[in-house]
Amino acid sequence: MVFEGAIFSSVSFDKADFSPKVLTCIDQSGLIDRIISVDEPDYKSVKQTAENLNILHPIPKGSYLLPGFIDLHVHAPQWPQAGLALDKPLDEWLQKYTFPLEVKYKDLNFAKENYTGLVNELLENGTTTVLYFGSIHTDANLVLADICAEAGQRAFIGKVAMDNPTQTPEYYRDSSSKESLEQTELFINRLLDKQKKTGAELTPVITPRFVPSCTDETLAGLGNLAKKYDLPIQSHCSESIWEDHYAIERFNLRDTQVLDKFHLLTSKSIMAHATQLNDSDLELFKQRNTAIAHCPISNVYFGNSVLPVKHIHEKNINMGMGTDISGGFSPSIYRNIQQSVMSSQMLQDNSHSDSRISATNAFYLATIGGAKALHIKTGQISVGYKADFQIVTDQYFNSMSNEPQDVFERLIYHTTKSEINEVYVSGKQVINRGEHHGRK
Ligand SMILES: O=c1[nH]c(=O)c2nc[nH]c2[nH]1
Repeated sequence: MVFEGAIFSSVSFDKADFSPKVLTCIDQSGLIDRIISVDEPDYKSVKQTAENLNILHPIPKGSYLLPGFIDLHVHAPQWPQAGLALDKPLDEWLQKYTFPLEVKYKDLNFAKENYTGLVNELLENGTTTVLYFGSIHTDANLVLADICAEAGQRAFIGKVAMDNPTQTPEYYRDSSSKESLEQTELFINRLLDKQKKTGAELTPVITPRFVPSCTDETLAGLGNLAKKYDLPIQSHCSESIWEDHYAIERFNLRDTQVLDKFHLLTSKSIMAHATQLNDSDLELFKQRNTAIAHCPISNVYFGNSVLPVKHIHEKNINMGMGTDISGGFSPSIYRNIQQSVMSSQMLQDNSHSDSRISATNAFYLATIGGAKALHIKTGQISVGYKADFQIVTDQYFNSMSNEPQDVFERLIYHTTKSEINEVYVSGKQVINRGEHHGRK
């Protein structure tokens, strides 16, 4: 496949590149093979060959090729309550709304119906790679994996481990630490097997829900499993004042130190929220090369403060973007990019200096930042990277300035799923909203 048209792609925290007209050539394995600009001598011949082979895909004027987004934090079973039930603080919200919903995934039909809706919704929003929390149910998590494989979405999936009887209800917890670890290992092996047999881009993830939900034995066992299988780890860290106080009361340590004590802060760890980290926590994140999933919408509800993205970036700690369905109500990474910029402006107005971030900075988190956190070669339109794309239409192309920076900001602030016409994962089309005509 050869795409002909304009590209926006992040190159660094402060810079997104614009190429007005290029050929983006994808090889058989779904990687970007070449990017040819109009002034290169073989532009015309490559285009002609692609046309003859019927593999030329012209991107209409007013539409743009962007990297697919990476969502670093989704609670898959919470999809049916996205936008509901955000009236309580985190600890009460979990008990009152969230655990009663998650337990329903024991029913695999319920799981299939809701996971199918979620995976399609995320793809339609331009999200090509997702780091999912499943539920405690091994079989339902495998249903999620099948749906992702079928839909063509790259998925990192964790069986949620939670067995602490003082913080989780009897109706929704692993019955013991032994059970929690055995089911986690079973899920890892089943998923690795599926991945081997089908070639689908599926990776198991070690997933302690968060420190309060797990016993010491489970935290320690999960640290060992992560090492044994060399796997990514996901959890929540210092998400709220309540969570931070809990760690101090139980361990006389900060939340970050507890995770580290159990070998859960590694270069393959991705910790959601992190709004309460202090400078010594950040130093530990840096030493361990642990990444943060920034969930700006959810943080408004549960985070008790705004993540200081600029400050953390300056400390050389990697961050990606997460919707946090359903602590965050929107499945759109665009909507979260917008919120991250808005929240950073408010942080500045609340006496932090130089905390504002730009759309360019947030776009970096949603693409390159996420890819780095997961150690995968995607998130940018560059040679050798996976061909994960979205083709997006600028609604105001006819009416306003088409300077690249203006178009870029319009795309970031105005794109909804109606403007995302096609989505590709590893060169394979996964969404096609039908014949689209570029400008409206
Ligand atoms: O936003 C959140 N959603 C959850 O499901 C959760 N569990 C622990 N901490 C959490 N935070």
